[in-house]
Amino acid sequence: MTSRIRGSGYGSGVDGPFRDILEVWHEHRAAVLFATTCLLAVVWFYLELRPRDKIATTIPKLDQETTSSITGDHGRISKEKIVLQGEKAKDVATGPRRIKGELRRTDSARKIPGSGQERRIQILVFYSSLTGSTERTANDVAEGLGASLGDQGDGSRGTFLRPLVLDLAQVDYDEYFISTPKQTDPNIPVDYFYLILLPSYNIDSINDNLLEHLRETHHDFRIDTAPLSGVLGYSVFGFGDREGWPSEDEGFCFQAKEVDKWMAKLTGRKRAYPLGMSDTKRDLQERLDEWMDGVKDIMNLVTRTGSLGEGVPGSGDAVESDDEYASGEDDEEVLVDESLTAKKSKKKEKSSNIDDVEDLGRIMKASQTGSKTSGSTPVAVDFTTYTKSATKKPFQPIKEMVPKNSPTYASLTKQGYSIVGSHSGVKICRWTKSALRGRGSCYKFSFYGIASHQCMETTPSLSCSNKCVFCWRHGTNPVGTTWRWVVDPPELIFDGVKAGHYQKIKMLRGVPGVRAERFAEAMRIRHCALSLVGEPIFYPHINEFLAMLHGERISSFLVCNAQHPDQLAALQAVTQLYVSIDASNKESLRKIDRPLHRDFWERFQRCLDILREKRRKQRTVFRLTLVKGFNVEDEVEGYADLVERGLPCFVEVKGVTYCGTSSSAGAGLSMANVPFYAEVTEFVEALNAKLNERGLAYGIAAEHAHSCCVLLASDRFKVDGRWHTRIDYQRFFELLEERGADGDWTPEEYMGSETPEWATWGNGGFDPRDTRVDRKGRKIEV
Ligand SMILES: Cc1cc2nc3c(=O)[nH]c(=O)nc-3n(C[C@H](O)[C@H](O)[C@H](O)COP(=O)(O)O)c2cc1C
Ligand code: SF4
Repeated sequence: MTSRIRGSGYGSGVDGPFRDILEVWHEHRAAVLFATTCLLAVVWFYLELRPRDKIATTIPKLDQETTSSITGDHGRISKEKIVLQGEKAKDVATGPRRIKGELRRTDSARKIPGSGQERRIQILVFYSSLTGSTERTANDVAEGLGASLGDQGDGSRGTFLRPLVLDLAQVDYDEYFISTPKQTDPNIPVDYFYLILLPSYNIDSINDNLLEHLRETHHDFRIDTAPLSGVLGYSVFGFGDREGWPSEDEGFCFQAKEVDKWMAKLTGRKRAYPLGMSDTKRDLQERLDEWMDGVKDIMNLVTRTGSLGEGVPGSGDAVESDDEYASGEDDEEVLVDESLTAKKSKKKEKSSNIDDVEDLGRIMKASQTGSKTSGSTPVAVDFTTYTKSATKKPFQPIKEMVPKNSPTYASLTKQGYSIVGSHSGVKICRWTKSALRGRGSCYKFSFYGIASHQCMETTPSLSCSNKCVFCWRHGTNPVGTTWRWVVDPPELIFDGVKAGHYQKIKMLRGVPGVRAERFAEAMRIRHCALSLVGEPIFYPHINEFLAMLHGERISSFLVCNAQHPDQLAALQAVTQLYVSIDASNKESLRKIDRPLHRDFWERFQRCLDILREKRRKQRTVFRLTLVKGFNVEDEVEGYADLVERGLPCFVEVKGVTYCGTSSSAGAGLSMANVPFYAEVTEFVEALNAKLNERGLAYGIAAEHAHSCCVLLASDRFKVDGRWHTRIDYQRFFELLEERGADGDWTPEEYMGSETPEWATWGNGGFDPRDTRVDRKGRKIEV
């Protein structure tokens, strides 16, 4: 072996110690190579498999000179010379641009309330751009934010570092999208706020890389699922072109939507403000201003409170008074602390026995096999019969209807109500949330043009004189035949319900799918549905309350239960006046409404007569809620009698929606009592035929199949053979101002535009501009 080395190979011509080394090497080279390979493999495995978020990128400190050059030009990172400590100047104009330096510091750092620590906020404005327009906008956004947030107006200047603009084509994703940027000065911690401005491209672009990176990061088992949860918050704004991509389904702003979704996951749902979307050819400035205003509000909130504000608990699964879905229709991604939600829903299950919509099948089965309670319909208790003992009672101070420490208060707030004063409430209905997400408004939009995200649902009286079987109050609300509680002033209620409503809207800010445009619109209440639990005309100052609504140009729909004729007669103008017609005859009404008044049928009929008179001056509506087995079968003739008596402008017919509450179950109600839409339409057709037989000029005007609701209208609202069920709200307020709250005018005087084609009978009633989804958030083809 040695001679072979010597003769020909490595050792030839070499002498001395070097030759010995070569010989040793030759003899053991296999072993050495094996050992080296193993070592390299170990190093490789270590580098590859250790958690990537721990791969800290060391950020060298910059000289003061460098710092200012970075933040000049509104913080734009560009071709400046960066001087690293102890290094010579390097030109970083070529290659990916990275922030490698300390962020500019102002002298007046402040403590964020609650944190107890001096903190700064660094807004990072990321953008991508192929043709340059988004880049310009990103610079404008940074400049605008820098100018307005630099001065908080309360001496707190300095909380915000000047915003930085970062090109997504240049930044290192690992530095910003695997973990939050590293802190440069441990003494003054910085919170990062990400704004991402993104045009959409249906061709290959840098956006695809970003999306791929976000997706991979989320799915990478080595990385925490929410590695960006350290950011203060984020918001995305999209740029698109409706000429080429008319709707979201067709790709309008699709990449901004995607980025928004992934960022929610990576940040642990820190969507601070809803996704904004603009059509660069039509409404860019308007949408951008709206979004910027929202972002600035959030920043101000952060400086005031140190947090992004409240999340959605308590506002999400609200239901409308006459549409009591116990719905949880969010898709997988919601801005709620899951642990809280889980606890909450467990508690909810335990305490109120509310069944989820997902459990409808189970309820259905239970109801079919016959539950203990089914069939038992408790007889109404007439408290007016038992007045004797009341006279014997010693004097008692007047009580509050819903005191703060009462179980009723606890129960109502748990159901998502905000209690205002001692007897009023406000709640966000599910349609408000749906409209905010572009998933459709309630039937009142289809029929009357009310946008659900601008609608406030409230009542100035949580008390009622009925105990309807389909009421979702879970038997907790106070009942009574007369007002016997402390009366809150109307100003207190008006201010309180508005504040409560806006607060709940704000809590929906981070809900996935909420559109910045609609969110901004929602911050102006345009309509008030006085149809929550209770009886609004029970409140002694209802007219003053209405005047306040109208004074702020908020239209009013008031629903009463036809049990308070005196109050109904004294009621001043509302935009649309409803009575609930829950049955067509006395026995049926007793069973379904379980009224407290002994003379409930007489009261009911008097209310119809009052409505007949009022129809000359204002829009009147009968609202029928169909409950199979209670008020549908063989009652068409009876309802026709009532319509003939009251001659309402409109008849809204709606199938009951089962809420699975213990009170409704106790009343013998089950899923079997919920009519199918086909049954509702069959009923409406029969009623319409009956009315026409009697020579009453009504027709089926519109429908909203989505909520099982159909509208019959008087021919007064038909112009040239076309239905005009919508309302001219502007004209309504003018009439009020011109002629006063008791003034004489006719419903025709504020009749609005033609009912849109899609809302008319036979067309389903779903606004084609919205996206219809099922309860899991999956798209439904209309
Ligand atoms: C090739 C191309 C593809 C586009 N694809 C979409 C698209 O799928 N959806 C959309 O809403 N807009 C689309 N747009 C419109 C751009 O997003 C929009 O014009 C944007 O403002 C361009 O921004 P920029 O100038 O910063 O690159 C596209 C534009 C181009 C030129
Ligand atoms: S009218 Fe208002 S409160 Fe009623 S369902 Fe529609 S949006 Fe909700």
